[in-house]
Amino acid sequence: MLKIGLTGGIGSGKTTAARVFEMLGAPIYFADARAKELMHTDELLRKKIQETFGDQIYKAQQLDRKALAKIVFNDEKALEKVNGLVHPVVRKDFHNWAQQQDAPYVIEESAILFETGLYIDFDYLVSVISPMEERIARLQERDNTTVEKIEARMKAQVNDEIRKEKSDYILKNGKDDLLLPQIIALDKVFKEKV
Ligand SMILES: CC(C)(COP(=O)(O)OP(=O)(O)OC[C@H]1O[C@@H](n2cnc3c(N)ncnc32)[C@H](O)[C@@H]1O)[C@@H](O)C(=O)NCCC(=O)NCCS
Ligand SMILES: Nc1ncnc2c1ncn2[C@@H]1O[C@H](COP(=O)(O)OP(=O)(O)OP(=O)(O)O)[C@@H](O)[C@H]1O
Repeated sequence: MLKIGLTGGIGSGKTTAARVFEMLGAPIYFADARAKELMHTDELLRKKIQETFGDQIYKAQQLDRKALAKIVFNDEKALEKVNGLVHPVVRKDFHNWAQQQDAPYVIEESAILFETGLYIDFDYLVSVISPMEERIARLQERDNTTVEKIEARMKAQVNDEIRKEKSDYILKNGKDDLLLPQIIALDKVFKEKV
């Protein structure tokens, strides 16, 4: 079974692309979403996050995501710490999940593969690329957030030039591009490789 890493900068449309692969039958591991879950359900991880960022980072048993985002996207060292706690747990969880799948290929959708060296875990890497202005406009609409907050996250991610260099395949997701035919073609490529 092939393991595919599907990534893209914030707001590029990687979750949207992953949903299309899912419609074609590919099992998808949504790493951001699963990380959120594990930060609640994995007792040891939770304890380590509390030890590192203080007990108040969980309020009424819920992670204060806004507070944590404010810390980690404004302080590189803090981001490294949270990544160092969360990512090993997600890696293990992904491999357990992948073993249970029965399909020609599985996909991990994750915002950060190149930033953390995770890309070595995959047979092929796919990046979703969209124009910066469109990403910002989509995020402002989706999250009702500020350009400043979006840019703080972008700074924690590699730029599209590096993504293009390191990826095996690119999915273009600008307003004049059609994702569906690109994904149907890529699904065929992966199935032929098995
Ligand atoms: C800081 C947190 C609480 C903010 O939560 P929030 O609900 O606002 O964002 P969410 O998790 O949905 O992520 C939204 C987007 O932010 C960006 N982002 C999230 N984590 C990171 C990171 N570690 N590095 C760079 N960008 C990131 C991505 O583009 C992602 O798609 C959360 O992102 C977090 O815990 N991040 C660290 C753990 C992690 O790396 N998770 C994701 C990959 S496994
Ligand atoms: N081609 C497109 N045209 C218009 N809107 C789009 C397009 N692709 C994605 N969107 C919208 O843009 C927003 C961001 O897309 P999506 O959530 O898939 O991105 P993402 O890369 O997973 O973002 P994040 O890094 O925040 O998780 C969503 O509201 C989505 O519906």
